[in-house]
Amino acid sequence: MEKFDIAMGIVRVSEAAALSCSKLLGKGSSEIVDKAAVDGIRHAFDLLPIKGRVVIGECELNKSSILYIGEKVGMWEDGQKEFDIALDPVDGSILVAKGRPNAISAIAVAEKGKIFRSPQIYMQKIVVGPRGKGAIDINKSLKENIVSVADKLEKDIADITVMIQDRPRHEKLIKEAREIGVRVKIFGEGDIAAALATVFEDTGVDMLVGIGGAPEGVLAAAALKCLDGEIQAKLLPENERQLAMCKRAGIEDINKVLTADDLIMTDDVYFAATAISDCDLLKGVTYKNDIAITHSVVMRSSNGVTRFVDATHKLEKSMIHIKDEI
Ligand SMILES: O=P(O)(O)OC[C@H]1O[C@](O)(COP(=O)(O)O)[C@@H](O)[C@@H]1O
Repeated sequence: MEKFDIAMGIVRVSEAAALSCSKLLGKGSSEIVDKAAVDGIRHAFDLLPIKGRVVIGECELNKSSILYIGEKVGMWEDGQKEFDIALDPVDGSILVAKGRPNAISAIAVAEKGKIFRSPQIYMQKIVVGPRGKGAIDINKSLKENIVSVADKLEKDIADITVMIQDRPRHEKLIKEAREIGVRVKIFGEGDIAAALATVFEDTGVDMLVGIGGAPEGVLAAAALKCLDGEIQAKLLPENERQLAMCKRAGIEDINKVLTADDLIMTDDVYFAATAISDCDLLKGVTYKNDIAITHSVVMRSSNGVTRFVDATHKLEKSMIHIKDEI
């Protein structure tokens, strides 16, 4: 056990990010949503007795206004050990700006050196929950994967629900999924929330397939590791510069299939997420008179504990600045 409860500490960070930008729902600016969430995270970290360094953040540049890769977060007290911090203050800032569902804030924490320093490029992903584990192979066709997952879950193919992001690059995949006969849940943004949905049976989501951000894949891997789901992924560099970024991150063979163990290199990782707008797993932030209500999930792989945290925040006492205008 660390000096303080890391799980409860990081849930305060994801709550702060979600709360800070929650009043900007539907107000049109994704940039201001992002900035408000980053400010919320900074504030929460300033109060946490942790020695953290951002390894997945908002930007690779060293700018003081953002959570850049390499930035120190937390109180940095003497004698503490250092932790890697992976953050996505808002996965789906456009969703928040447009008032749409599926936006969450997410954070993962592990001992220094244990979180994959993912370049900010695309990644091909296939994700299933614990019951589907062992049934996927990223090198096989969508049909082969669906048949195998349906078999493992003892479900009819027509009852399998697959999440695919609404992107032109996925047109063929969506067409193929429809031809196979599965239910296709097409989401606009936010593939961390989509990956998270696969691990909780109550969501009705069985698989996530497609291409999304690599950093989001690492954050999803932390949750999958905690809950015994499975991710298989491949980095997709689009040019020489991105190829060099992969090499710097230690990936020599670009066709290497990355698993949760490659992305999170420890059996002790923490993950927390708070919904900003409603998603499959969690309800978004709501307001009632003088309180705000947040819904989060927080988990740790080493002890196998997952907690759902519903918090009410008395607005007059909240130290978080909730931005409410553009
Ligand atoms: O929008 P693109 O370029 O297709 O990238 C896909 C990525 O964008 C997102 O939908 C949203 O990401 P941000 O809101 O953090 O920008 C991710 O969940 C996904 O991995």
